[in-house]
Amino acid sequence: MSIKKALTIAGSDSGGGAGIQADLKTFQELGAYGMSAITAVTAQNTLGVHGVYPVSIEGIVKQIDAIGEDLGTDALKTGMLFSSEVIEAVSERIHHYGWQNVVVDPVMIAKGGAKLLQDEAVRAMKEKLIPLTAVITPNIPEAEVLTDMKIHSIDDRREASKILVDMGAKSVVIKGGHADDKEVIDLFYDGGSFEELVSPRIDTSHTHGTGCTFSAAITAQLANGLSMKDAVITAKEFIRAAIEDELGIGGGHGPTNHWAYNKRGGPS
Ligand SMILES: Nc1ncnc2c1ncn2[C@@H]1O[C@H](COP(=O)(O)OP(=O)(O)O)[C@@H](O)[C@H]1O
Ligand SMILES: Cc1ncc(COP(=O)(O)O)c(N)n1
Repeated sequence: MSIKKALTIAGSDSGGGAGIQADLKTFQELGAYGMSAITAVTAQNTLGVHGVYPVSIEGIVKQIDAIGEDLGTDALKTGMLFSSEVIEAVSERIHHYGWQNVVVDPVMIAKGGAKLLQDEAVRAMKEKLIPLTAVITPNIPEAEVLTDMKIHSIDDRREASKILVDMGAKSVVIKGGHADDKEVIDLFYDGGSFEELVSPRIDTSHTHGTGCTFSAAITAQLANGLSMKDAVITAKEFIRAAIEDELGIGGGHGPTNHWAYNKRGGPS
């Protein structure tokens, strides 16, 4: 058996619910060998982000090169990148190694309101990273910033998806967690057709790290050789189970349950 490898280039969440920690837990649960390049250390728990400590560009590039020159990877995701300098360096390394299965979660703001991407970095994301992207997974506020349009309806999301594909992303999922529909609709667009992935809206405040977990599940399944559509479908099932079986830890926005999908027996 050849083990499939997945890399996350993202921030560390000391509370373990989001960032690198959520990504590695998800990779493990979906059977991919997890590796990481940490872009920033956050002092964070379910109550919020209490400090952000960026890693130097040299430190980030060295981590990526340590992986690129030895282990390689079958898929990778990016999470918190923080600044335009980080985005430029990470994009350059992805291009250098010719990595294809690139999942971009354009993390901008933590659920508690802390900024995880500087405003000036949006341009670098559009110009340098999005053209390398196999799938980009913005939530609605992130899609609004990237496309410079307001998103109210599903039709608006369709229009925004097309704009993101025109920027160079091969496919897009605009996630529906922030909408006020009764159901949560994640809209998938592969540049040709749209697919609405619909699930019941779970009434909970324990959604810390949902976006990280969702994009990490896509990454693991791309590493495992699934098609983009099938990888996105697994991710939707994985995050639904993880939110439904809440852990109930911490005093604020709690983490999701990364064991839940496999405890239920995996794919439905
Ligand atoms: N209340 C909820 N009930 C069910 N699924 C949810 C809920 N909130 C978020 N999700 C799912 O979690 C993932 C992340 O959604 P979203 O909250 O939009 O992104 P982010 O975590 O990046 O802000 C999506 O796949 C979405 O379907
Ligand atoms: C280090 C880090 N990365 C990302 C997020 C976003 O989390 P969410 O998935 O809840 O939007 C976070 N809170 N911390």
